[in-house]
Amino acid sequence: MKLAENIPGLAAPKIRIANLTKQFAARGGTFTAIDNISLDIAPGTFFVIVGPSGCGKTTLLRILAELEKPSSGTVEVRADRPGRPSNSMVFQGDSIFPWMTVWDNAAYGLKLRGLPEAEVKETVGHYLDKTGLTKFARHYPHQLSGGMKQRVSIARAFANDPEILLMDEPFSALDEQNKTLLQEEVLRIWEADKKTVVFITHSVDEAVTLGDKIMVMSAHPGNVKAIIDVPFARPRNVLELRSQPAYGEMVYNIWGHLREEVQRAKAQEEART
Ligand SMILES: Nc1ncnc2c1ncn2[C@@H]1O[C@H](COP(=O)(O)OP(=O)(O)OP(=O)(O)O)[C@@H](O)[C@H]1O
Repeated sequence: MKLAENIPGLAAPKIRIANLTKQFAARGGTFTAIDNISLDIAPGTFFVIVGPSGCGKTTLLRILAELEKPSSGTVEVRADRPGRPSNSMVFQGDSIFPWMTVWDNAAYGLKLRGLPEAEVKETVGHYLDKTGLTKFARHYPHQLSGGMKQRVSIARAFANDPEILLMDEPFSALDEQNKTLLQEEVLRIWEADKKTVVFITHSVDEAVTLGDKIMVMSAHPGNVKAIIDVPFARPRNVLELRSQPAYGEMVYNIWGHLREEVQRAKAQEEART
């Protein structure tokens, strides 16, 4: 995927989605999961997507990851440095190789690209340190808790140094304490290298805590209901941020956009059953 010609004088977006529609074959016809979305995401944005269940969030992310093809329209990611992977993805639950150590999991993408051993060592060492995994470098996934496995996944994704980072509900299976710790860690790592991130969550709190921009999607067929700027300064401290009245107002505001769509999705589901 290459981004179209830059328009002189305008900052080029990192991601450009134009008239994107995705349909799946369904009994007796087609099912429209994404309906004509157009959207630019600026470089270095932490872009969060929230929306009711089934509105097409994962489908959109899978198209960005080149795991699905659009039915029509285009998705372009601007490549800034040749040789880097276009994207890395972090999923909910286990997405690391069970037969590899923590170190080998984190080093996987770099080794695949044939980077010099010293560079692999330095990069992997850096991200294992940032995710608190240095002591566990020789452990295997079965020896780790769920939170630690997600840390490995995050270390691997950042170490891989992709053009964009795609995260699909990476913390949803974790308990509240682990979730907060990992949100803080991701913020710390992200604030240091400001990679463009597209992050899906069901949690409005998580969206406001992490995001620069929050896109609320409409219920099926998936479209853009609203895009909201999150004005909080960085670096952010998760607990401090959540104690501010402005934070509560923001969460309330996002819920205002989301509530109707969640109700619509629920009605659609009930009509189907
Ligand atoms: N491969 C597929 N074939 C047919 N339908 C699909 C396929 N993948 C997704 N869908 C449908 O497209 C719609 C959007 O799915 P998607 O997983 O993108 O939603 P979502 O917003 O991520 O949902 P959730 O929040 O529940 O994870 C759903 O109705 C789903 O059943």
